[in-house]
Amino acid sequence: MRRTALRRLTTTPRVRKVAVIGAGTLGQQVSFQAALSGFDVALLDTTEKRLTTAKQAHERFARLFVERGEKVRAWRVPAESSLSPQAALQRISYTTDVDEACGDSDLLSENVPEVPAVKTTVYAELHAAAPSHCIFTTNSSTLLPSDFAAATGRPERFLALHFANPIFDGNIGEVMGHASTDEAVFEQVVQFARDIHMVPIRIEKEQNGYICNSLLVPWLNSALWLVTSGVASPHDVDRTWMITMGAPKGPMQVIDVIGLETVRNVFAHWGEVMRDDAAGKQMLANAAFLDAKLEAGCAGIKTGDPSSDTAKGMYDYPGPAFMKDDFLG
Ligand SMILES: NC(=O)c1ccc[n+]([C@@H]2O[C@H](COP(=O)([O-])OP(=O)(O)OC[C@H]3O[C@@H](n4cnc5c(N)ncnc54)[C@H](O)[C@@H]3O)[C@@H](O)[C@H]2O)c1
Repeated sequence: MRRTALRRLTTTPRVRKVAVIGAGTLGQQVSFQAALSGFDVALLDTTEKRLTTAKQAHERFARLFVERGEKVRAWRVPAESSLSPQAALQRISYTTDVDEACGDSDLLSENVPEVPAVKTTVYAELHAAAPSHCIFTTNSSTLLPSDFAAATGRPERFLALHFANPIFDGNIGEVMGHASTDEAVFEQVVQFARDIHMVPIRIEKEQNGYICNSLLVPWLNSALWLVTSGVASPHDVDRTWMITMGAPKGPMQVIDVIGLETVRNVFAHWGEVMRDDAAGKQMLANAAFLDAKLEAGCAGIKTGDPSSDTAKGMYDYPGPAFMKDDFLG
């Protein structure tokens, strides 16, 4: 077994070109971080508008790097590796063409919505376009690689590399395979995580939500349920958590950072799966609440910057209540 894995490792090309599939909240960050770390990156989405938004996000990340790079975990690296945000911007290409994005890629990071049917369809397209050696990774928050292994057409080269948001500060890379993932491919993705300045976290057996979201999702579900069931206001839920735990953020702020649509997708899917359990019922109620918020134009802070964003979410931006001096009393 070990010998097979090593033999395969020697026939696996080094990762040079990375394709990032989906240019939303996470795809924007993963593509920038990979380019900053020296990889050539192609970013794929379905419309030019989405790609333009992603390009603007990349330019903002490059400015942030200059303004506060020293304080950001994934950017605070030894001087000799001198990361250049301007060089990173040059290394990213933007496309709506799946062949152009994947044709010469060695590794791809899938960042499309947390909806199983969407991911399944995307994998078939990607498999047709990508070379056979290309490693497929998913950044799914809560779904299992084994659920999509067949759809990728290359189960042994498919696994999860999951990031936290924002990946620059919360720089972990949770690496999780499924029963047929090649051991050498797993190790190659652990190394890739290191190469893009993430701290690799090995998930030893398949788990919906890895470590990070196994903790985060029930917390968000309980917190939002207090709001949707009328127990307390979003501000008071956050204040209670922040004051009692000494935490920098409350759960409603975290929902705005993740984006309401992604949180809604997680609750809608797992609410259906767990509909007979108390937690599942809460998830379905929370998903319906978030649907109404989304319909009212509250998507959360897509820029990741609460001081400059003009969005609405669980809070109104700019100048959200939690940034005011009297928020914690
Ligand atoms: N938001 C977070 O905090 C977070 C954190 C970690 C992981 N994730 C996971 O990352 C994935 C993406 O989440 P997100 O929050 O970035 O979502 P998002 O809605 O912000 O972005 C998804 C993007 O995928 C694009 N897309 C849809 N179909 C596509 C296709 N066929 N080809 C190319 N692009 C396509 C959409 O146009 C959109 O731009 C999900 O699986 C989510 O669970 C999210």
